[in-house]
Amino acid sequence: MTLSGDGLSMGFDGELVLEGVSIDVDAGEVLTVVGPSGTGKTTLLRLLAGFHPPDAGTIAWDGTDVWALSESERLSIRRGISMVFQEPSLFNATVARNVTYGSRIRRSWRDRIRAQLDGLVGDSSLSEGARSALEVVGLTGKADQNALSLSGGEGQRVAFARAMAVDPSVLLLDEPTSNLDPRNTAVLEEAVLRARDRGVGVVVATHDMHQAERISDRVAVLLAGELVERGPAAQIFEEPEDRRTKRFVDGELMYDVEETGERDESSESHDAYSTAPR
Ligand SMILES: Nc1ncnc2c1ncn2[C@@H]1O[C@H](COP(=O)(O)OP(=O)(O)OP(=O)(O)O)[C@@H](O)[C@H]1O
Repeated sequence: MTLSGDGLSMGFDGELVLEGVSIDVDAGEVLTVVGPSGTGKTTLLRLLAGFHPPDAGTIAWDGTDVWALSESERLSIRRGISMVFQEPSLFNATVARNVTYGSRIRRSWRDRIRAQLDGLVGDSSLSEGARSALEVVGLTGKADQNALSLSGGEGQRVAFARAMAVDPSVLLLDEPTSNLDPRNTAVLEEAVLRARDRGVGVVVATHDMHQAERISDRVAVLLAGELVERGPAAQIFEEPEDRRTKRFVDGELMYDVEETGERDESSESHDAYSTAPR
């Protein structure tokens, strides 16, 4: 399985947000898309998820252009892709129901009726996939608790479990740990690595280079809607080819930047950068 975007451009209200971005993720790897806030990471993930077509470029699943397919063919591809948003958007229901939600709506009517009947005779509605997803994020003990009563970090862990419970081939995570404490962050990062080890292709959008360094197999650096460099984690962190990558790795580029013509160490004007913390 390979999910790829080739030459992706996207704009809103006449403003170009992504320009000519090419990216791909394979089964069993973690690709992080790193870049400052507002640089187009969410937009890129939404295109990869197939929510809407790009203005230019193609999204392909194993080489097949998904927007050239019929709606039902595209839907069957989208079933293999799970996305976790920056805000977990949980329902006013138990953790168990939240985690099984995705699998329930993907089931056939016959299976849904059978599950309802199982529920009537007291069988737990937590499927094997949902149970194992909750176990991965360490929340099995909270299955019967209302999801809205959880802490922010636990809520993100439930959202992750819900995305994993449908057994996706690709998992897209948008800033999964922003605003989380170190313990919740560590649980989610471990869960990402376990998903990868189970053969899932994981794309993580993050502005946190330390996180990228901990979990990435490969890294794509997105600055001002342009993919300035991509490569194995060791290259990006130790021997970046692009000067902008080095500055971002070094924590100097915290905001979105507009800059041109790089790979040149001689023009060291810093005026174009914002170096203030977020
Ligand atoms: N539906 C939309 N309509 C109008 N503008 C949009 C839309 N979606 C994104 N944008 C704009 O595109 C730019 C990039 O946004 P995007 O959310 O992709 O960035 P990001 O890198 O994910 O940032 P953050 O990490 O802060 O979420 C922003 O200027 C945003 O306002």
